[in-house]
Amino acid sequence: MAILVTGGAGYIGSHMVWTLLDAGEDVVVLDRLSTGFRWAVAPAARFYLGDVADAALLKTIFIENDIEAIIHFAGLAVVPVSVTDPLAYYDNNSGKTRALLSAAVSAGVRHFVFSSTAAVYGPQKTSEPVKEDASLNPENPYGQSKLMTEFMLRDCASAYDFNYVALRYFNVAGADPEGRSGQSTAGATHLIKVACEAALGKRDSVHVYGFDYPTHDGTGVRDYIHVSDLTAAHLKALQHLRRGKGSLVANCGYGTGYSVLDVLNMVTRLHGYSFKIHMAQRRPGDSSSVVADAALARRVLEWEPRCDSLETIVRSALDWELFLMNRNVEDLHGIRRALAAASF
Ligand SMILES: NC(=O)c1ccc[n+]([C@@H]2O[C@H](COP(=O)([O-])OP(=O)(O)OC[C@H]3O[C@@H](n4cnc5c(N)ncnc54)[C@H](O)[C@@H]3O)[C@@H](O)[C@H]2O)c1
Ligand SMILES: O=c1ccn([C@@H]2O[C@H](COP(=O)(O)OP(=O)(O)O[C@H]3O[C@H](CO)[C@H](O)[C@H](O)[C@H]3O)[C@@H](O)[C@H]2O)c(=O)[nH]1
Repeated sequence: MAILVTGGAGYIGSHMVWTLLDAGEDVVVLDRLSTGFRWAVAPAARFYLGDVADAALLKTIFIENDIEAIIHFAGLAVVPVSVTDPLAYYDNNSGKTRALLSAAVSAGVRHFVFSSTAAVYGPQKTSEPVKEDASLNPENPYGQSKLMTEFMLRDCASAYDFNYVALRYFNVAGADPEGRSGQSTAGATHLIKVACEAALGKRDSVHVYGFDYPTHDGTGVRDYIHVSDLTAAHLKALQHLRRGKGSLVANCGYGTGYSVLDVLNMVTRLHGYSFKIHMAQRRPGDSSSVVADAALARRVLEWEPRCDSLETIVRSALDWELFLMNRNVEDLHGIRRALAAASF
């Protein structure tokens, strides 16, 4: 049986495809290539170009492949854009996921793993790491659009022969330690990617959005998680569902917060060159501090992170950025083919 990975040409999805293939799984990818890249999909995965809400295409995928589970990454993920264009987020992250769920339930697909987010929590009363039972009060339409999907999943699990794991990711960064994938998004907005691009001279400078937050140095604090640890958690989630252990909502983070300045200092220290920094106004929709309590995932999924240091994350992100700078896409195709021949 095969695993359908939606958004498998994107940053996290492309790493997931490698993790599944490494584990001996049969993988099918569905992606419309709005932010992802065809070359980012490991050659051993079967690729379908299209939208997750395309009922006819989904029917074809379910007929041509024996889909056991769906890991759903396809979505939009930029907090400030969700504030200026909320309907795009409710459409793609909530409405289109509803269409995918409808097709999955009709086709009898029983397992579903979903990319949720720490943005479902919103501001908390304490600065403690946030647990899954904390109040849910998203500060931006992005978090709200993901929370709506969590509600759909909960209701589907109680109505149909269907179960799910929703993983609430904190800030995902870094690249595959074997160099097979990394974050390649054009015009990226995520801090570690932006800082690595600046360090390598691809950008002039980095803006620090907000320097008056109630944090140790006034800049926003986040819990950065390495993408490979995150995809390992998804594999554990899949095994959890296969063993019939029921639906679950769990945080994925390390429980350690780093400020924007901590991140910029790490990038400078590892790369050896500094870059210009501009102190700027707060970004709309941003929280002051978001740090995970991930005890549940560790206990229930038996998830054991292996890359949990900011240095490891930034080093791998810098390595990938250097790789992208020194190669063109045609080279990447060739490297993919060579890797595929060596690995399978
Ligand atoms: N990056 C993070 O820090 C983070 C944190 C929490 C949650 N997430 C969630 O994880 C998922 C993946 O994020 P990412 O950082 O890899 O983003 P990404 O933009 O790199 O990947 C998303 C992929 O989905 C595809 N896609 C989008 N809408 C689609 C649709 N309607 N049909 C088919 N394909 C579609 C895009 O082409 C892209 O390849 C998203 O759902 C995001 O909300 C990301
Ligand atoms: O150029 C930049 C980019 C970001 N930041 C700051 O760096 C921190 C992290 O911002 P990112 O844009 O890297 O990530 P977000 O925290 O906005 O959002 C990410 O993490 C969230 C959970 O915390 C969600 O999961 C979401 O999907 C994902 O994009 C924030 O304080 C932001 O203001 C800057 O100062 N300058």
